[in-house]
Amino acid sequence: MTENRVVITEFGTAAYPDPCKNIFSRFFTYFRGIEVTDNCLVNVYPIGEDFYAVTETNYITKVDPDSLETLKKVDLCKYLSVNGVTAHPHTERDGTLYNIGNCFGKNMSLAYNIVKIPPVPKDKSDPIEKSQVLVQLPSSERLKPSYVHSFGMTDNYFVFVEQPVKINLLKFLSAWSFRGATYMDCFEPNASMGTWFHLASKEPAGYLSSHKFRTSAFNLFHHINAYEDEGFIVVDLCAWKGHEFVYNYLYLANVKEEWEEVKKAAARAPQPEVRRYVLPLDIHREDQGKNLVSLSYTTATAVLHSDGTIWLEPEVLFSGPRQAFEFPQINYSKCCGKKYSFAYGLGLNHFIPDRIVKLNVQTKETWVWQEEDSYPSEPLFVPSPGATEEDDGVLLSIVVKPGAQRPGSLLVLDARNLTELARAEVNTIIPITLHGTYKP
Ligand SMILES: CCCCCCCCCCCCCCCC(=O)OC/C=C(C)/C=C/C=C(C)/C=C/C1=C(C)CCCC1(C)C
Ligand SMILES: [Fe+2]
Repeated sequence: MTENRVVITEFGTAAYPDPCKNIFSRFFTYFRGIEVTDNCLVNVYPIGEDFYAVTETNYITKVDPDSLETLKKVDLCKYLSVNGVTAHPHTERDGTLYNIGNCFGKNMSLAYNIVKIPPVPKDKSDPIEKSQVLVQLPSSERLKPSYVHSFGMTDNYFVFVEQPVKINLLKFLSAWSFRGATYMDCFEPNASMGTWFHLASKEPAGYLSSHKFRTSAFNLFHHINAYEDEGFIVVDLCAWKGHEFVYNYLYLANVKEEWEEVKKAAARAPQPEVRRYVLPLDIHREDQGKNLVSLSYTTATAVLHSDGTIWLEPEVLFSGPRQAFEFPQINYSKCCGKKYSFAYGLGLNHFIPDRIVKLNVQTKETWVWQEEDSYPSEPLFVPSPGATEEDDGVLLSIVVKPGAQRPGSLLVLDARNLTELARAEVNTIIPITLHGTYKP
């Protein structure tokens, strides 16, 4: 506001150069370092006893959960070799937190680093100071890491899906910030690689380099859950078919159009599907050409090829024309990394969030909450105190109802059948939200 211009480049918006600087001083400002955004609009999660609002860069913002005051900006690069981490970490019961991020190393070496932040130490010092890189996973392409938005975690393994949406590092380092390019301008599809699944063990931590899982191209933002069962790793996720980047369809212009235009644009975009992939852990050369998946309850397959790769075909758990089940949530404290039944998600109709959906991932049964002219957001599952059933709890969702007298509300649904239990309305517009956390 003071500068009267956009000063920091955001995901799809380029900063305006400082008009007071000539081309030479702009050049030197650039080489002093790219100013990376700290715009923490994507998620809020706890690290130890603190709460952080985050985006996907190296900057995370510590906030006071009571007053919502900004407490400090933390630069993860001071503690870890990463250029950013996802807004979707995993947390164990004891508070240990894991995340994954791109690492542009020395000599242009590229990797994905899985990082670990331990629980609060006995001396109550900041656990971030004790963070470490646990495992390094290689990139399928030199100079082009894939965009990573989330990852899977079972009791003993990490699952990383390397998608065909690539970040062109040369573009990133040369064009970005200097010539008015945005993060979005640095993405490009890889039309030939398909999608690669990587596994890493937790304890001892290590990359399982001989397990080369491949499947056809899809975009991936959100894992739903992953678990181990009878020597297999089951991975449930929200896929968008094809290698073209889904974010290309999320420009403001796409939603400003008439509904018929919105539908036409969505028809061209990658199509959504909830999928189950099954990764065998035990692989023997003599099983070449056979389906290695012997789990009784899934049609997902994994076939070993002569080059040592394992080709995966998924089981579809949910699909509908331009109807996405996205922003998935589960009963995390009970089911993360475990065999489970229920996923809750935001229903996107041609990219417009208009429903909350519950999906039984075992039977494929669905339940829906929907209200006219209402736009809900990610449904957070909060278990009932002392609950024993997986779906005994409530779903919390922020609902935007434009034009209503009270256009914003917090909706509370019974997670068993998606009936409304309560809503708290406010007299102001709340922008639609991406992700969040329930703090008791
Ligand atoms: C309730 C909203 C409904 C909207 C409907 C949209 C449909 C969505 C369909 C797909 C699901 C996608 C969900 C993802 C949403 C989300 O979280 O988006 C926000 C993400 C942001 C703002 C990410 C910012 C990331 C940045 C700035 C990363 C920067 C970097 C790189 C790109 C390369 C490596 C370096 C660095 C600096 C980390
Ligand atoms: Fe996300």
